[in-house]
Amino acid sequence: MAQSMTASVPLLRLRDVARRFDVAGKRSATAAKTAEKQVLTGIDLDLQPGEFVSLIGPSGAGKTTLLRLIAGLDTADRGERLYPGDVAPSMAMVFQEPRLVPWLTVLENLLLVGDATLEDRARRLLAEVELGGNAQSYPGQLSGGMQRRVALARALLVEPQILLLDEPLGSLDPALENRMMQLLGDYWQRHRPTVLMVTHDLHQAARLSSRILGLDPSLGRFVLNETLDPAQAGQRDEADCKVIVDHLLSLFPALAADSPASWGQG
Ligand SMILES: Nc1ncnc2c1ncn2[C@@H]1O[C@H](COP(=O)(O)OP(=O)(O)OP(=O)(O)O)[C@@H](O)[C@H]1O
Repeated sequence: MAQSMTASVPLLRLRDVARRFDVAGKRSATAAKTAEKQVLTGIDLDLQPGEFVSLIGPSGAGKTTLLRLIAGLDTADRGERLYPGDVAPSMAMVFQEPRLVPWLTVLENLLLVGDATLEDRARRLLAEVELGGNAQSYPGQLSGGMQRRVALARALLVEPQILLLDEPLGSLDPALENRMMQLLGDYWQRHRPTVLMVTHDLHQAARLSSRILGLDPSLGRFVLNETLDPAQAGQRDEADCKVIVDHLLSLFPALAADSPASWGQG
């Protein structure tokens, strides 16, 4: 399954990154007690230029937390975030919800992150996400799936070196999910941005990725790091995807249920 990859300088390196949150505990009559939940315990990650990495793990495993730490939207309690190339890479994040400005048109929502000189490119990207005819629509006139595609185009507009995607294909109907996978896969093969995509869906990960990372909720770190042939990423047919999904399930059967049960060996 694993393929050799050319070694290059990672865009981003995490070493022993940990994050815990306060959670409200039971309140007594005299004092409020708080407990802590350790979410990430020791994350090591090298993100190489041009990779498409899928991050899988059950709900609550800490996938969004990790994306937010990478994006600089949150701060780790421990560990290091390093830029081995000495320059912080540019990043854009697509959140689970589209976060569009309702009183701006689709085109204006894109140009929020750039300026008018990017209008031609913004229109091209809208065409790439099959929204060429919706530049002047308002977000409220679009379906949820269309709004997500606007959010994706907006993130792509600034040509980030690292694209962080939080469940970009979640809750879409199967036909649209398939079209979006095709679109994302084609875009990645053409432009080769570095992508880190959170997904619950093993099939999406298998079809799109050049590497799959699995985050174990009980250990708070990766227990799966599978490198796949990058030439096939985004283009894999159903048969190849099934081989990969079966392989992942043979390593961690609990993945099938998306259950919070421990998948690792502890
Ligand atoms: N700001 C916060 N304050 C308190 N707890 C938090 C905070 N952010 C996340 N958590 C907790 O950390 C854990 C991991 O959350 P996170 O959203 O990263 O998981 P996830 O793997 O992305 O889940 P999902 O797949 O459901 O989106 C959860 O138990 C969540 O409740």
